[in-house]
Amino acid sequence: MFDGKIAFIGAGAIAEALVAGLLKSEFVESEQIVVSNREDLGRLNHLHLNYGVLTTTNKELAITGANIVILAVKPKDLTVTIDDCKNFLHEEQVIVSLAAGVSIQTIRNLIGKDNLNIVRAMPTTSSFVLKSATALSFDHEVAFEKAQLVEQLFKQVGITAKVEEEELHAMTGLFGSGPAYIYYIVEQFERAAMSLGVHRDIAKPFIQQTLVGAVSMLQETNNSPLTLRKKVTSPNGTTQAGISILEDNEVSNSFQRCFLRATERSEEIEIEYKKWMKST
Ligand SMILES: NC(=O)C1=CN([C@@H]2O[C@H](COP(=O)(O)OP(=O)(O)OC[C@H]3O[C@@H](n4cnc5c(N)ncnc54)[C@H](OP(=O)(O)O)[C@@H]3O)[C@@H](O)[C@H]2O)C=CC1
Ligand SMILES: O=C(O)[C@@H]1CCC=N1
Repeated sequence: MFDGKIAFIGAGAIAEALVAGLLKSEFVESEQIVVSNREDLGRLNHLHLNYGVLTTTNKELAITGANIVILAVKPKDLTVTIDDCKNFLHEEQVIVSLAAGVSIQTIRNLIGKDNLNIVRAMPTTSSFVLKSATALSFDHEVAFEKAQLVEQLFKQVGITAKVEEEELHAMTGLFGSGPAYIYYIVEQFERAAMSLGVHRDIAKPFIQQTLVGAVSMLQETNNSPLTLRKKVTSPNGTTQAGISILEDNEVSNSFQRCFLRATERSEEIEIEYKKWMKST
């Protein structure tokens, strides 16, 4: 149990997932969380009604007294957001940026103060159900107890790994975006089930059980995914026939290109920011 205050700047998808997860885990109570955004009062109302958290569009109010400030805005909005927040940020706090691709150095430059505790985190929306896989990268200046606090916070909503900052690009492309790739596959199952005449009421639990069953097999047996796949695949059977279509269409390569492109996009955001910082 944490007895301080957490401020979220940004009230979107990832902020809600973290709020929900942190409350579910009982790491904090709702009155210890304040969520702030730019203008969408309907969104703040939704968060207040559903989670009981405090909400405001006033950044000074949100940040004052907060021990942890979580920057949960899109990379493109980070500059303006930090500009609005920087007067209220100080070395007693720990500042956690969730923004893909934006480096600690850039955040430090934008805030323009010394001795700040800046951390980058790349959680997933599965924080909502305490199943995030969160990559964390710490600035060398972060005080030991503040680093521990941030790690403890993200451990409440899933598993964590500390990585070097340059590794965050790949962690973002693979795992920050990861749930979306899985949902994409589920969408394909749903489309096929519908066109093949499987009733929606049956398809939905069967798709979910297929996923859960496969994940449990990976977790509970010591078998590799290849071994497990081979166990499903009878010679000249249905699975082999299906997989042959994926191979003919180079789906394996498409997946590799997808992960690489997502990773590159994170790298591009970093470069775009650095160029922009130099030009101002
Ligand atoms: N979604 C995900 O799965 C993950 C996202 N991230 C990162 O988290 C960040 C947020 O993503 P996500 O939640 O998906 O984005 P959303 O678009 O869902 O939410 C963005 C939020 O930022 C707010 N915002 C924008 N500008 C400002 C501002 N100047 N001051 C205060 N609030 C502002 C918006 O408020 P308003 O509506 O009022 O403009 C909105 O509440 C991104 O940087 C992303 O890279 C990291 C890991 C996973
Ligand atoms: O799509 C994005 O850029 C963010 C980062 C990881 C997940 N969502």
